[in-house]
Amino acid sequence: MMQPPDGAPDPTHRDQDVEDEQVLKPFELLQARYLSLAERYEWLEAMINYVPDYIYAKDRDGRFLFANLAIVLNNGFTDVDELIGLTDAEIHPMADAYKIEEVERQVMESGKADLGVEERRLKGEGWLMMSRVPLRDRNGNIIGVVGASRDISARKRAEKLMSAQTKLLQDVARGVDLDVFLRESQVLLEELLNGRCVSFVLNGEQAEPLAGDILEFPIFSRDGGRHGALVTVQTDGDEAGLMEFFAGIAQTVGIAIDRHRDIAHIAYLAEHDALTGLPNRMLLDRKLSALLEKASKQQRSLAVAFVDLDNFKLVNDTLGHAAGDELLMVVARRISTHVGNGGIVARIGGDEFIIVLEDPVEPIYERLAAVLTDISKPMVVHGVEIRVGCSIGVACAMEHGTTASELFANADMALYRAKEAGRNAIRLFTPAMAEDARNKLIRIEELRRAVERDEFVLHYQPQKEVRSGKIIGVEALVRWQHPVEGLLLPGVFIPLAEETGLIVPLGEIVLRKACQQARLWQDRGLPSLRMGVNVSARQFLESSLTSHVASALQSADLDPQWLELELTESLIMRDVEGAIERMHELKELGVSLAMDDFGTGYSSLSTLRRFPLSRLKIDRSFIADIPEKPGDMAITSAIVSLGRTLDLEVVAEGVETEEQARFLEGAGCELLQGYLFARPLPSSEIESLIAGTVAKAG
Ligand SMILES: Nc1nc2c(ncn2[C@@H]2O[C@@H]3COP(=O)(O)O[C@H]4[C@@H](O)[C@H](n5cnc6c(=O)[nH]c(N)nc65)O[C@@H]4COP(=O)(O)O[C@H]3[C@H]2O)c(=O)[nH]1
Repeated sequence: MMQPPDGAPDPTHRDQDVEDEQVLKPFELLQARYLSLAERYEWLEAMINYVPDYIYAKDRDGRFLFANLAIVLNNGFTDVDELIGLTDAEIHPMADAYKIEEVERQVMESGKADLGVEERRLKGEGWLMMSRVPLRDRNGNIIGVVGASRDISARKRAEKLMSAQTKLLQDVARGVDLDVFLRESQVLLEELLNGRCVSFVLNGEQAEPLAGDILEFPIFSRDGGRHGALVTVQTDGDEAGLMEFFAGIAQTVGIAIDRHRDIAHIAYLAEHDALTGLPNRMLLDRKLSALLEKASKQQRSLAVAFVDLDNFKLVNDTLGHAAGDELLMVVARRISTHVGNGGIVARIGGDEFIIVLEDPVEPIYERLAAVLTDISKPMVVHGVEIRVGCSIGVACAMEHGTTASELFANADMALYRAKEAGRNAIRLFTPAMAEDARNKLIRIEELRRAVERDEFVLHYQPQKEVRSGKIIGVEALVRWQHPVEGLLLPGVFIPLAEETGLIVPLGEIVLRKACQQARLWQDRGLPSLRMGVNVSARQFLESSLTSHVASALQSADLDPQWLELELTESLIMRDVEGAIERMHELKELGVSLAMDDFGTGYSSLSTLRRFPLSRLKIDRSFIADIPEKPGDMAITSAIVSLGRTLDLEVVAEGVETEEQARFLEGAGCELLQGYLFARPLPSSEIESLIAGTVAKAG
């Protein structure tokens, strides 16, 4: 605490005052309470000598009238008297003195204070904040200047450190490349710290040897791990603020490294398949474009192969998605091992892979055949040993396309053909495939128009009852009255209609026409015939099927007992429970149900029992080779007796010869259908046929 000058009363000593007041006279009291001028000067001098700021007063000629101890010592004097009367020119270099005089002259001339100006120190390192005010006499005349300044070096340094920190954070936010960031940060810090050595030693790197004691500030990752350390040499003046600054910079570098890794990870994810780690379509496109350019310049060969797993869906559906994922990873590994560095393997969808083979030494076909064999080897997934086959379609650069998209489209087309060929096959693209694909597109468009314009007619194939010899039913078979090509059979367009979904509106057309025809024959007085209508898989899955059937019956005003829906065995067996539910819905309308193509699926006696069926139709493939194939005869007899056991009527399809008819009659088959009796016929011919049989019977 500051002490009053020697001999001066202590103004804070209040107890003493009270005592004095009692004994001293008023004048003496006054004298004792207020200091003399000399004492006041001494007091002031003592006060300003205690403050660390620099305080001085000068006359109009710039001579020191007064200066506090801080100034005296800073200018190399020991006593204030040595300074009094001197000008700046006598203690500073000319240029500095001129600058000071200039500012002070301006303050004296303008009478305006010059406050808070930041200036570099004239002596030594650092910064001062200067304020100068005019010095006035009692009458207000300016007789000099009073100056006060404060050392703000610490604050200036803190500001510089802070702005360095801010710049680094901004660089992190801008996503500056990590190497650039580290290099620039090091340069910035060394500049800021007057050349002091600072380095970032990241994990796995060797630190450069530094002379002296080392300070290490760990660089942590977001999750608490350690990326490395900020390393610097220890110096004497290392105050707490600077330590905090280093720790802050180390933290910023940690954020920069985390961010850099995040960006790299995001970039990786954007171009790779998360499950297998293989390149995805995006990366493949990029790499393939570069390879194509190289291949065309250097006249090298390049093949693009589409690989699609057969029955992958079955594994997913039966063993679950986790097993499906495991299978994909095994397949990805197997393909990658084969392709090695001589190509690219990418996963582009569920079970679809693309292989790019660059300049293959071995012929492409052989390499892909090896891939196919390897994929098909057994593998254990979730404890179950399974095998998956695959189909491969290939297109070659230059020969089958010059751009990635051309090659992809052509390889895809070849893949389609490989699948058509019965799976586990490899097909090389041929221009004929493109032609077929184009034709298919045209056909689909024509079919769409045909559905809109209703270019379909129904032919009817009679079913003869063995017992009575009468025609008791017909099967409605659709034909397309093509405007150019004439009458087309269903084999040409039904699969396409199935594939495109057009089978749903087409099926509705058939249902309506068939119901109307059945009703018309009844109205014309023909004996009532059961009308069989085929229902395709796609139609059967549509939830609207039941309402479509109900509506067709209603608008034709046909009793439901005369309508029979023919469902194929393979369609029912795809989802037994769902099929049973749908069959009951239909059954409730009053229609009957027949199982078509029986013997080609795998229904067991126990499942058959649960289906609300009225009839089984033996597939014509079993009839075709009677009597040449005794096995087929045995199967046919077995189906007939199965029907009897289950109380189902059995219809044999595709009966072409008398011999077949006799065998079926002998086996106990109730109904026969086939070219032997009639081909599918237009409605008018059916009418004459029935009229003929009725007349014959009469
Ligand atoms: N070789 C030989 N063939 C015979 C004999 N008797 C009949 N056929 C043929 O066998 C097919 C019987 O129909 P499907 O098995 O239901 O097989 C049908 C059916 O699956 C489908 N189809 C026909 N019309 C429709 C329809 O309206 N809707 C749906 N979804 N499919 C239909 O098209 C398939 C083929 O129909 P079509 O070409 O009319 O061929 C008919 C018929 O002409 C014979 O003695 N020998």
